[in-house]
Amino acid sequence: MSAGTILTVSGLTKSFGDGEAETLVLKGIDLQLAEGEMAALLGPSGSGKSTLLSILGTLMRASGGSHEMLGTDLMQASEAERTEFRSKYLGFVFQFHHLLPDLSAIENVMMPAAAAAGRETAPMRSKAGELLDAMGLAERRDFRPAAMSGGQRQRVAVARALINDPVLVLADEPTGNLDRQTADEVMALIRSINDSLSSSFLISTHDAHIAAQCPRRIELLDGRIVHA
Ligand SMILES: Nc1ncnc2c1ncn2[C@@H]1O[C@H](COP(=O)(O)OP(=O)(O)OP(=O)(O)O)[C@@H](O)[C@H]1O
Repeated sequence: MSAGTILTVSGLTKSFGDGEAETLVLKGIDLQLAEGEMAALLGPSGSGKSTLLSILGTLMRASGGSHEMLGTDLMQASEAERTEFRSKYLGFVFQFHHLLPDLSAIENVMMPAAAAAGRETAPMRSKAGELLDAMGLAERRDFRPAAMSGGQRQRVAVARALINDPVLVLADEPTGNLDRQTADEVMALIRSINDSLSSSFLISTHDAHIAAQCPRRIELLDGRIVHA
């Protein structure tokens, strides 16, 4: 695992609203992430974690500062370039799994790859199967989300985030909807996947116990990084 820098943001700001209603939510974020790194983004409710993840995920544009990843200036990039960048290099896991209810586990995992290629292929299916195996779900490949537990669904969502070999996976409270034991199991699987792949993970949480399972902890307080 090389320690090359994949992401650099500096002086990053984000405000919502105009004029008197303008609120500055991110107040100048300086941050670098390295290849293969697993970091928790920790902070109280309202500190700006989801806003920062949305910006790093190119789902939202920053108001100011610089945002560069893999040599691409994402502040200057067009919407089309940002969309292409997102599907090539980024993976997402959310608090609620967002799996498609009519698709089986393996079809859900394949979905981002099939959508990008315009069709399903045999290598995609076998890779999706391997990811489900790695997430301890070999026996659940053909189950639909409704037939799985919350922890199993979230593990399918992690496998889905990895199908396109993302350089960076952004996970917004991925265990926020799970009980402590199930959350620990999902975190342990993310840890082991992170050890075996070169993908980096940035995982937001307001739970110090979850953050303690990540080798690096980045703390956000009121729109500023207070520890990185
Ligand atoms: N679209 C928006 N318009 C206006 N204000 C917003 C918008 N999105 C977020 N905010 C404000 O930005 C601040 C940070 O919100 P954000 O969701 O990033 O925090 P968070 O740390 O992820 O919180 P939580 O842990 O509760 O999810 C909050 O005060 C929120 O009200």
